[in-house]
Amino acid sequence: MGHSGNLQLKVVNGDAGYVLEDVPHLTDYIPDLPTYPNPLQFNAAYSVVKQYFVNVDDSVSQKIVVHKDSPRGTHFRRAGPRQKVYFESDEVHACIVTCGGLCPGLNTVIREIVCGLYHMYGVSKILGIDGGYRGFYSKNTIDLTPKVVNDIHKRGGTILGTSRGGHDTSKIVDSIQDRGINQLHWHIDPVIGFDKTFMMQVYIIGGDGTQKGAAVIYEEIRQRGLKVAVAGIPKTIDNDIPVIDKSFGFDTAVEEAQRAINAAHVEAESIENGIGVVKLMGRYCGFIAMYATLGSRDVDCCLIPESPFYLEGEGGLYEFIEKRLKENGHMVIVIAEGAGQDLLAESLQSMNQQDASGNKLLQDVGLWISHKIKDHFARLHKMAINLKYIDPTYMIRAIPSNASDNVYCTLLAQSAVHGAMAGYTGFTVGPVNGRHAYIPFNRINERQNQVVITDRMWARVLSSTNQPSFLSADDLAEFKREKPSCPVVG
Ligand SMILES: Nc1ncnc2c1ncn2[C@@H]1O[C@H](COP(=O)(O)OP(=O)(O)OP(=O)(O)O)[C@@H](O)[C@H]1O
Ligand SMILES: O=P(O)(O)OC[C@H]1O[C@](O)(CO)[C@@H](O)[C@@H]1O
Ligand SMILES: [Mg+2]
Repeated sequence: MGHSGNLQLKVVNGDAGYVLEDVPHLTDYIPDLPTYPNPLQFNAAYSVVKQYFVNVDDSVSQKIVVHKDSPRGTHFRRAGPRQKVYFESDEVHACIVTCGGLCPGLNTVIREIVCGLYHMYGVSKILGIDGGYRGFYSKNTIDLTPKVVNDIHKRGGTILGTSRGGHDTSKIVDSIQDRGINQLHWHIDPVIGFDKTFMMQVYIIGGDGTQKGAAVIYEEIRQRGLKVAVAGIPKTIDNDIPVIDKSFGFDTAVEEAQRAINAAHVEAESIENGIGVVKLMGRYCGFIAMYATLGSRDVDCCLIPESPFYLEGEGGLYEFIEKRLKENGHMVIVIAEGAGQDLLAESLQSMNQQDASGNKLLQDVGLWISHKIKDHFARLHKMAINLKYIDPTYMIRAIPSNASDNVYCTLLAQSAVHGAMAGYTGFTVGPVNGRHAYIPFNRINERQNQVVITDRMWARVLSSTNQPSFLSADDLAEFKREKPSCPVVG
């Protein structure tokens, strides 16, 4: 097997086209680090587990469907506890930060990092950073113990607070370094006598922007040669993080969206020519809209950013609405917030505003499309419609995670803790084909996950709603050429 020596990419090539896209380790830049036996082996709860420690050579395959002659392809290091750890439980300090938009499950992840560190590894010095990245240098911290976090998974939001913008790498790493130095511990080294050590673990929970921020923090820490492990836990209600199977809070969001869709359906079917319009989150991708549509079966039309649509003329949305109302007397439209933005920009003055993190601020497509539909049918005078618009987006985002997301959050948190304790750094954790893995930041940050409208999942939506695809044969051929097949969802 051969290593490629790039600082950013740690790639190992093996037999039969096996590729391991490995994550950095503290020993890559701090040689001769001492190791300690994993305290888990003395943990009564795990004593019965047959093969508790993960073999160092275990990896998770990114490609699950294989052809008999195809190369083995890309793999990631399998997550889980290692026999040896690189941090002493009573010396290490950990801190946790949450950044970006809210998402169900944030508090569960915080809770399980704290409980995992405390109960599995005996780490008790855990700080919560208040209010996102800028909290590192401008806000207070919260001491986190299992008692403090005991009930927080039952609440929505994040007990630590969050923010957009304010990522100042040097200030953040200065603050990490200062905290470490303030908490310095003296210990007796058998060779050099008294030595001062400073060791930390930083757990960063957030979406694509946050993981990009985590990657530059890791790089700076590495440049400064600090014994600080940086672990990212991917968070995004939109499910736009690539490589991992799905993001936490997504299932909860899809489930909660059913309530809005049900309400829209009840309203629509109770009145002549009733139309219910529901807007769901999804800035650049329509996963919530797509899964909520499939989960509901009451939806007549699902509009997502990845699938362009048009309003007027043959095959357009107005024609479809008229047809569906004539057939069924009512209909439900689900629209992702990022859908049809090109149409909005044409008809409204494009504002081109951004939030503090540089994300484009979107216009309200749900409100816009509701007005357009009402105007169209009012102009036609041939059909009186009754349209109700429901925007449940922030209500969905603010609820606590459901049971299955809680289990998922627990696994994410524990995998992150095992990885950091084992000395891995500069990684994001997440399930790849059902197995948790450590994924290098560059793989998470290189692109955003999107619905691939030439994949089967989107076809299932179209066949469930019986809506038009809004694509010409030429468009379809181009899509098939351009878009790579989505490796995960679908
Ligand atoms: N390219 C980047 N480099 C460094 N920091 C970044 C970068 N992009 C975003 N950040 C920082 O990451 C934090 C969160 O980013 P953002 O507001 O885009 O949310 P997010 O993590 O993408 O989550 P979501 O999209 O789910 O809301 C912000 O503090 C922002 O300053
Ligand atoms: O209004 P905010 O908090 O800036 O965030 C809204 C955005 O955040 C997200 O929920 C992603 O976290 C998007 O779906 C949405 O566009
Ligand atoms: Mg984002």
